[in-house]
Amino acid sequence: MADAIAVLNAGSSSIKYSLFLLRGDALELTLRGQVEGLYTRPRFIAKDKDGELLEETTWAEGVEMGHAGALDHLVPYVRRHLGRDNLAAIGHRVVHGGMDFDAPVRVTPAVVQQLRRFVPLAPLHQPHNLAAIDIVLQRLPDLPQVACFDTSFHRGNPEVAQMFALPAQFHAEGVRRYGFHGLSYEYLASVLPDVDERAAQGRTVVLHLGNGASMCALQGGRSVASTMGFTAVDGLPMGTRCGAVDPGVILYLMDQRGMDVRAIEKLVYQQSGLLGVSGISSDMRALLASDDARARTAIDLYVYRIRRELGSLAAALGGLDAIVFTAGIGEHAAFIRERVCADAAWLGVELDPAANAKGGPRISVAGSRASAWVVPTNEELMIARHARALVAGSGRSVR
Ligand SMILES: Nc1ncnc2c1ncn2[C@@H]1O[C@H](COP(=O)(O)OP(=O)(O)O)[C@@H](O)[C@H]1O
Ligand SMILES: CC(=O)OP(=O)(O)O
Ligand SMILES: [Mg+2]
Repeated sequence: MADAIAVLNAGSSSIKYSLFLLRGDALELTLRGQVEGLYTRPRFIAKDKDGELLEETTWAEGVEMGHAGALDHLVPYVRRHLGRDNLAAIGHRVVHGGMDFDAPVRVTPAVVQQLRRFVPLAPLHQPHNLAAIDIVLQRLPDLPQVACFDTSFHRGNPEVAQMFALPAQFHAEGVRRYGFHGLSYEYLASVLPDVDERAAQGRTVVLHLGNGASMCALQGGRSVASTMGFTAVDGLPMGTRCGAVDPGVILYLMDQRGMDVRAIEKLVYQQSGLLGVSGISSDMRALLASDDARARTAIDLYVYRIRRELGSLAAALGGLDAIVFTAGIGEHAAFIRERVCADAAWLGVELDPAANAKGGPRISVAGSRASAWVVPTNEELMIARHARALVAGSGRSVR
């Protein structure tokens, strides 16, 4: 019988989960998987520590399982797998930590109450993150839970990178650029020294291209700027989110089209991005497989916005040594990587097409002035590391 840490990572289109056994100082992966396509085509998978498929269940296209349905499926499975091992803690990804949470924290009812204030700032994530925490608080109140935030990794950004040019009082009360996907970037920064010394030490842009998408400028492994802002709707176009739009568009929609807050929220979070532009799907796989001109337009816009943001982040860094692709699209869509790298030729990126087709890790040619890489992210491992440190560091036994 061993102690185990379970991790839940509720993204906008998926719930990813992992189970780790505590072996002395080491975290030993024993189960990993996800329920993906929660609002398009749900699919549950479970893999063992070697990546061998243990179970796969798929549902029909158009089934909207949602986050609650996914948890209903997932929890009994993880519980069965746990067997006689002892669940010592649960680590959760919580997307928004606001100004107060610049590091992971042990969950208490008071913490949950504080985090609930950020639900309007992350409507696709925060309610689901907190729902899972709430269920555990009710059913297993003594089980240590740790909340790890997407925003924490960026809290050390230079002041100007965190500011909007609004009257100063708004900045003081927390209306500022936070940035997200921080657990993913923190994980990548932790493994880059094993991938490439120059990428780890130098000026590196990581492209986290999933259903949510953002990019982060790392200087020596520390975040100095990113594309998301006050909320996770800013920056790049995403599966269903619009990314950066002129605030004047919102004013126009309210004033001239009579749209209220809820209608605009739905528009910018759920009806825009790849789905809105293509009118076909939020799922990059579906768009890449389509020969519809609207799918092509959506992909063109996606790649164009990445090109623009890459220039902006390279400017923030004062140059570029490496780019790193990660998350669902970044790890698996060779065609998107090829287009992004072609657009980045002016920054010194020279793609190696064969390496790109193979999926890396290095996808640039040997002499490329700026190198390019594919490195799978692992937000769940990052969360487990934090959970272990916090629970063990609390002076209490994890049992
Ligand atoms: N083989 C693939 N080719 C292209 N895109 C893929 C592939 N596998 C997954 N994706 C895309 O990755 C995205 C989901 O990424 P993921 O990081 O899992 O999302 P999230 O964590 O935001 O829910 C979807 O747009 C999906 O189409
Ligand atoms: C912050 C965010 O957009 O997360 P995800 O990509 O998991 O939806
Ligand atoms: Mg994600």
